Amino acid sequence: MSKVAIVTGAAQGIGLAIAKRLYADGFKVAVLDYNEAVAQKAATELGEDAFAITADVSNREQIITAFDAVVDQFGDLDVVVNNAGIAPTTPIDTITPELFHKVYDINVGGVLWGTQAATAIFRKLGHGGKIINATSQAGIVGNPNLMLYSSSKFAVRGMTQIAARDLAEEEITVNAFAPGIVKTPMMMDIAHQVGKNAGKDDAWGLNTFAKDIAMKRLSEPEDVANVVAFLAGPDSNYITGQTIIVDGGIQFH
Ligand SMILES: NC(=O)C1=CN([C@@H]2O[C@H](COP(=O)(O)OP(=O)(O)OC[C@H]3O[C@@H](n4cnc5c(N)ncnc54)[C@H](O)[C@@H]3O)[C@@H](O)[C@H]2O)C=CC1
Ligand SMILES: CC(=O)C(C)=O
Repeated sequence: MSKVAIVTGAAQGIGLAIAKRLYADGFKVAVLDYNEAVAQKAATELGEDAFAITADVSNREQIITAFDAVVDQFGDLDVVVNNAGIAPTTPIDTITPELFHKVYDINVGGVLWGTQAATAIFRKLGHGGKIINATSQAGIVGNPNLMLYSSSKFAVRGMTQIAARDLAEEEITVNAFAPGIVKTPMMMDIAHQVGKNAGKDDAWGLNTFAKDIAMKRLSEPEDVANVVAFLAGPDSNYITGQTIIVDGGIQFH
């Protein structure tokens, strides 16, 4: 029988690449996003064993309802990829309480509620499962201009370790992936903002991050999806609490 995966933030970028890869690997896939129209388009492109579900990962009730709807639709749940996130550029003196709460509610709250909802369902279904969280190379070493984002991704790494310890005896593994500089709308927006803040262009902004990549190329979303496919599949069954860095050689830990 096909396994079932939920991928959050799957309407575009890395999440879409993950959804496509898991679908190709034989999963039934729920494309969860708060952008309803784009999520719907993505699910339709995937095929008949995919469906779009609209929810904001920072809203606990919406996530519980959405995950339950996936089980109603597909009859099971095996893998949850907590991928959705936002990355505003935040020089320290520009940070407001509103922005602080927004970034932490989505990037940290989204992982927390996704972990909680997944765990409750795995228990109800009477089996284990895999929870896979999106952190970043910016969650390994602090990145300039990204106070809120980078620190929130440190938190995701911590939460991954804690949940792994707390859930191991229930055969639930919890791991994370840490991409580098990936060609997605998020990264292009950061490049634009960083360039603009310095009075330079987008290419300059991108290069402030890309110059440190040992492999000398930007990441495709599929580079990340390959690693998530490993974490979602049986070959990673004896791994938990780990963050796999997939950044072409930026951080060495
Ligand atoms: N692009 C990059 O270079 C890197 C990205 N990452 C992480 O990978 C993940 C995906 O990033 P990208 O694909 O680049 O971003 P993106 O901005 O291109 O796509 C993010 C998707 O998440 C959705 N989303 C955002 N907030 C949401 C919410 N509250 N509820 C539901 N859906 C929401 C958006 O609608 C969008 O479809 C993020 O967690 C990001 O922090 C990590 C390292 C590098
Ligand atoms: C967006 C991101 O995660 C970076 C720059 O590492």
